[in-house]
Amino acid sequence: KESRAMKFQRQHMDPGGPSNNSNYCNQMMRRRNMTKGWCKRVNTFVHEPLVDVQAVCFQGNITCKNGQPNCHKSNSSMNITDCHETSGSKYPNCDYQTSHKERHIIVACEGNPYVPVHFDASV
Ligand SMILES: Nc1ncnc2c1ncn2[C@@H]1O[C@H](C(=O)NS(=O)(=O)C[C@H]2[C@@H](O)[C@H](n3ccc(=O)[nH]c3=O)O[C@@H]2CO)[C@@H](O)[C@H]1O
Repeated sequence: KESRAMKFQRQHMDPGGPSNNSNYCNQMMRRRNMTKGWCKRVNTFVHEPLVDVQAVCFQGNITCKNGQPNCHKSNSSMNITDCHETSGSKYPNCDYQTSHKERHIIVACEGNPYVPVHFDASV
């Protein structure tokens, strides 16, 4: 069974990117298995080294959207790509808009080792 830490990496880590091709999200959402059964509506990929994203767990502690106290906001802004499902997207042909941004990320962390398990938002 996939751990929550590994699920976070599958869904949100792409250190190799960013690529400015407008098809990035259509390709990556499929490749990382987020278009099976339904089209995941929103997903962010982070284009920073894994160690830098794992370090966010030890940065600014803030309350998560769901009220849990285990979210952390990155000290510095990071290279990210937001994928948003388009209005014309129809499963199984999931279609996404690709937007490349520089934002602080907010992740939820859990476990021992204390690592990212959920992407909460970017600001
Ligand atoms: N505090 C916590 N501590 C520990 N675990 C916590 C905590 N909170 C949730 N989980 C868990 O995480 C799991 C999960 O998949 N949550 S999810 O809200 O659906 C993820 C959102 C995110 O993937 C994506 N999104 C969203 C915005 C954006 O900018 N970028 C972007 O990518 O959209 C999704 C829906 O919003 C679930 O098992 C839940 O129990």
